[in-house]
Amino acid sequence: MIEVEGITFAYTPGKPIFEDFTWTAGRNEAWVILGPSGCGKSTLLSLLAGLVRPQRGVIRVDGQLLTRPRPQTGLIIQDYGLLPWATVRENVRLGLRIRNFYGADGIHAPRDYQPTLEVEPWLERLGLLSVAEHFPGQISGGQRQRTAIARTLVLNPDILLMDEPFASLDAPTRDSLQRLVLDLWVERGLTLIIVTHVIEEAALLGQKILLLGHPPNQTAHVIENPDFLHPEYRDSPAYRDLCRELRSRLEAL
Ligand SMILES: Nc1ncnc2c1ncn2[C@@H]1O[C@H](COP(=O)(O)OP(=O)(O)OP(=O)(O)O)[C@@H](O)[C@H]1O
Repeated sequence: MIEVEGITFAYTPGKPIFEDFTWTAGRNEAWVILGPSGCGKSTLLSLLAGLVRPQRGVIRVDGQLLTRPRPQTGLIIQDYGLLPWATVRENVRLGLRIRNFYGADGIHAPRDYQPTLEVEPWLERLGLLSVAEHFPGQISGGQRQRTAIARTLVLNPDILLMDEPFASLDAPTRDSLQRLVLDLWVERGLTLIIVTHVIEEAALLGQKILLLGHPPNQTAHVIENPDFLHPEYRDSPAYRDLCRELRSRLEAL
């Protein structure tokens, strides 16, 4: 459970991106944060990741005050953040190596952390075994994104935050990765929060959709999308109606 309680956050004094903003995401829910460029989507993700702190108000995760990044939260940033000089396998192993270095101290790794977590099954699950010895510059955008996902899931996160994860992918690659992320959400019981500015993507991936508008954001506008996993959903009138509704709600914000 993620509780955002009355937060105010500004990069520049007097120009808040969020002002007395309250929002709650339940455990195992799949959320999309949708809004136009510059509305504060990435900022909210950074706040949820504990990378920046609000000037007022608090964020709690499972009842614990969020004061720094927590090891159980996985964050996949735009452009994947892979090390260009490390192979796919080394990139996927990276988080584990860092965790093993610090040990199960409850800060860098959860106290019940198992240092034997496996890299190879994730390389296989994400279709990366054949490129495991390649460097990021030698693989496709979809494979780079899969590597970033594998690197995060190896650490067994309970919350997965993704910033525009499908933005630079071609349509078939995007479709298959969207399906993969939803499968992993179901399999792993993750709380999933995906940032996008694409209305159609929000309607396909969001069990719940948080709409942000031009700052300051003061109210959490939430739209429920309970049928989003239905196999026929993409071709249904409900999907088209939701896209229309999202478009007009965004224009009104
Ligand atoms: N580190 C920073 N310092 C100052 N201003 C920032 C910083 N990061 C973002 N901003 C500003 O804060 C506002 C919100 O930015 P943010 O990146 O959260 O928006 P966004 O909705 O994710 O946009 P996009 O879809 O273009 O990525 C923008 O006006 C941006 O210019």
